[in-house]
Amino acid sequence: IFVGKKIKRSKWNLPPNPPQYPIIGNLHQVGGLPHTDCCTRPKLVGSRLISRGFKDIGFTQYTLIISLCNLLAKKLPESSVEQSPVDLSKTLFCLTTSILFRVAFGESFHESKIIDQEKIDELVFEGETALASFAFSDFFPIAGVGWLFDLLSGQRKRLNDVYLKLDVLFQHMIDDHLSPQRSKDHYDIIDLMLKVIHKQGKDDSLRFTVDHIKGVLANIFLAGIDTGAITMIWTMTELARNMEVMKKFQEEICDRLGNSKERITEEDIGKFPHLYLVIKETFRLHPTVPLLLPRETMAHIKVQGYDIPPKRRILVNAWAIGRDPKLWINPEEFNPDRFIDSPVGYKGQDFGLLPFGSGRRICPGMAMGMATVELVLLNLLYFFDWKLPDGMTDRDIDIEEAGTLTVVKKVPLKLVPVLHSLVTPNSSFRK
Ligand code: HEM
Repeated sequence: IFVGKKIKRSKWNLPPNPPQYPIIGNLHQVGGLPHTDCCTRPKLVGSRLISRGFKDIGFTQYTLIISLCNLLAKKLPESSVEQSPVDLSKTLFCLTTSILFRVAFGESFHESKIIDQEKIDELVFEGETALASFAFSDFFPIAGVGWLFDLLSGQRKRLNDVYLKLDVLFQHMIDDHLSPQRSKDHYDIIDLMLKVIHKQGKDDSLRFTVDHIKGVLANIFLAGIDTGAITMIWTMTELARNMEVMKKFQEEICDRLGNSKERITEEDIGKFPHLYLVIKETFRLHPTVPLLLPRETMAHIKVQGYDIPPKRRILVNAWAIGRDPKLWINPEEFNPDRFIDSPVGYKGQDFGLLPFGSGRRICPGMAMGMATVELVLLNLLYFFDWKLPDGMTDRDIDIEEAGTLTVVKKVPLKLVPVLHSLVTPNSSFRK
């Protein structure tokens, strides 16, 4: 087998790779934070289950963010009065979940009886881990060997458990949308997909089913919630480590919005060039999905003279590209000004900065993701100054990473909000 493999290999000019062991190849190097050490998506056991047999699609919709920012605004003034630190990691996660539930699923996350609000981040994490995880059956599909290993190692049970938890949640949402008591004043993606099912003819070649709806819900739930929260957490982390950058940005906001605005709305988005510099610099150092989503070659391709055979898994290390000294001066330094007069954007046209991926499989939720991030950061920085908890200096802020598909700040970010002295006392944020 090995000789055969060697002969077959010599046909191709394969890219260089780390040393491999027989049989397991490079499997022993997979794990930890792989990003630190063309295509279709590869069909793995975990992703097959969570996407309900790949019946998912990329989708996005955007509205109703404003009312949810008010929710954030209720919590922070309390901590501001008490001068106590806020767990921004938890708060921002909760906020993006609320936005997504309202926008995409027509559900109020805070009023929902079926969702354990304290554990929603765990569920997203478990779902993402299932999507990203390797099962033995992926590598040893023959004669049930992999299946047996998955059974013994508990991987099969782990995958099934998370599948069932998500299934209960999605079924509840669908039932809720089918209920005759449901208010007709909100029309969302679930209504739209139910309508498609209802209207399709018996002879339609592509039959849309409830499984397709659940596949799409899984997409939105797993891809749409923590990505925005993680981007905001890293941005606030870097701003807290670089207070002079935060001040400069706050001055820009106040210059443009004045100091008596009661609410930041959708109309205020897109007016702050400095905010884009800050977000782009955060994306460069902390891409939320550091290896993007895995791709699989559908045919033999050539990349820079190297052969990539068909059906090969391809990971693009956006994290390493963002820190490549050949592309960036002082790559480890957080310096948003590097993007002044730079044509490098975040929308996938520049391969040096790929926070949303690129090409056909680029993130379909980019517009919604950016709008959410922008609006929340504007609110955080217009209405509040931010201090480090007593006894802490910027050097004490930990930037260790954790995660699988998405990479979050391992230690939650805790900062003290101080209601901005320039904001009028009548602001709705104080009520
Ligand atoms: C700041 C927020 C976000 C970031 C940084 C982000 C990042 C990404 C990245 C890097 C990918 C992989 C692209 C590739 O492999 O080329 C992706 C895919 C995807 N994202 Fe996002 N995303 C964000 C927000 C959202 C939102 C709000 C939604 C939905 C409501 C969403 C839905 C998706 C879906 C469905 C895919 C898979 C697309 C496919 O396989 O074709 N994302 N995202």
